[in-house]
Amino acid sequence: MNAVNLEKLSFSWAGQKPTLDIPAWQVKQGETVLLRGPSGSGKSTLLSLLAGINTPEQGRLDLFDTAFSSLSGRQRDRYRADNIGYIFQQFNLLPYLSALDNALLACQFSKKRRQRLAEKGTSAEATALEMLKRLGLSSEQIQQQAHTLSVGQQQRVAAARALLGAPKLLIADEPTSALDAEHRDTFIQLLLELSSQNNTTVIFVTHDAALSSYFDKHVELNELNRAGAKS
Ligand SMILES: Nc1ncnc2c1ncn2[C@@H]1O[C@H](COP(=O)(O)OP(=O)(O)OP(=O)(O)O)[C@@H](O)[C@H]1O
Repeated sequence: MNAVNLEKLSFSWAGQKPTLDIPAWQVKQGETVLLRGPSGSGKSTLLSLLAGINTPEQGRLDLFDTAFSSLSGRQRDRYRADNIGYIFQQFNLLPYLSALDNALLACQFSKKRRQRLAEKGTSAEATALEMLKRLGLSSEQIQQQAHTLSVGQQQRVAAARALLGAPKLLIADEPTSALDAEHRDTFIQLLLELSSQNNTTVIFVTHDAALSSYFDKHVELNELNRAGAKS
């Protein structure tokens, strides 16, 4: 099954020439894809369409067996909460919540995520604790407010939050840009290991060529995107 299917998709920001004009693109379920492209080429814009934060102007966007671009705004929000994990460049943690409570946020908004964990005989809290420990946070750090953690620790909390409850799709927008090479490699290996345990499809944006070897596929956005190729 395809995790992502785009057909004749276009998108323009208000008052600008088109940012995206993609004739076709598919990502298979369970694949890990590295998405690259120059600054301003539309990578974050494409991720915002995949996450349903913005909608295509024209064309088709399917996620798994759902015609995502035909859903209402409310249905897209529901689908995202249940099925999509998103790691932002700036992590977007709530600073005064503990690491654990931040990790639990995605499950609080999704009964489906909690159900998936219940089916495995576990709870959101037990899984979050286990994941944060595996990601290298100590018991003390897990209870600390997010703003008191280092950038690398905050990034691991963001990863746990995105992956908790086995989303079908993980979208990551340059989550390693603040890390040194050693932490970056450890982080990416764990992220991909945790994703593969649930057969989560991964779409990961980075400028960092050193990360290429970790992914099944590499995609240059300008090769997909006719709007980018013209400019
Ligand atoms: N919220 C927004 N409102 C208006 N225009 C935007 C918005 N976000 C991005 N753009 C425009 O869309 C184009 C593509 O930007 P985008 O952030 O998607 O590129 P990118 O490839 O992710 O860049 P970078 O690698 O620098 O993060 C740019 O011309 C940018 O100005």
